[in-house]
Amino acid sequence: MTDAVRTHGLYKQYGRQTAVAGVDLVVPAGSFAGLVGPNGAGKTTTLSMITALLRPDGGRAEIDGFDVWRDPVQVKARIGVLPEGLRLFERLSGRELLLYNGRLRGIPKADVEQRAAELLDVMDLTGSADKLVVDYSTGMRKKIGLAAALLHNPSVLFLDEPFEGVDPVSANTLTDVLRGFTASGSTVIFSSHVMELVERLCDWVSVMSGGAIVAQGPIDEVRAGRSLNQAFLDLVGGGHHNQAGLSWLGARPQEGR
Ligand SMILES: Nc1ncnc2c1ncn2[C@@H]1O[C@H](COP(=O)(O)OP(=O)(O)OP(=O)(O)O)[C@@H](O)[C@H]1O
Repeated sequence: MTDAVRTHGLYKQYGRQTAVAGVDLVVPAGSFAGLVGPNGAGKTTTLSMITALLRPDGGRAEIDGFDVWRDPVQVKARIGVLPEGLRLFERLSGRELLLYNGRLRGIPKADVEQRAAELLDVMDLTGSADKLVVDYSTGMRKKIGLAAALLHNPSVLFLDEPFEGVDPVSANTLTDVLRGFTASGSTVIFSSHVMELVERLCDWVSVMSGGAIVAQGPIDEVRAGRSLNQAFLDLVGGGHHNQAGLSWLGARPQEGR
């Protein structure tokens, strides 16, 4: 079967800083995949290049076998994206935002209206559907962003920290929606720092460090009998912080002095 995502030597340089140093990311179709790595590992830069938001300096990326930069129309029809620091049309209501997105995607009006109503209901946003997005909370913005990313029924969904700011009840709902989505053969790729979440949700994981993939595969293979957190620390060389500094932190002057 064609992989949902495959990159070949993806590369990006900012001035003298190499952000992504030849990434070969593979995500099989139907996976619930996690992309993990320390701060600055290159996850956001990689996802931006795969979703055609940022042009790579080298290498290429394919979605469902279509080259992202040679076949952008095919690719954009197949992907849904919930990016980091999502910008929304603030002066639209949640419902208007979905209807507008659906029309931009060329979905017939009646279908958009039905899908929007169902998504608002599932995301528990029906009561806030006519409120302006500018007045939404952080979690509500995540949920309406996710609804907008799902509206055209993409085959591959990219999510950057999708559960950040989302309450536990809504997180369960989102999880169910995403599980149903992958069960029908679609693919979810999300970046997260929360290992417990990745361990619970994902069947595939790619670990990045220093702009490169240091491990990837079925999650049980990458864990190799360890917790994902331990595997992560072993792979990225964490846990050896310098205890010599910060001796002043927490120290209080003696009373009466
Ligand atoms: N627009 C930019 N200009 C200059 N350097 C950048 C830019 N974007 C990212 N970088 C650098 O590229 C490297 C990778 O950044 P990136 O945001 O992709 O990492 P990340 O894995 O998503 O990190 P985090 O987990 O902290 O979000 C970092 O060293 C960062 O400083």
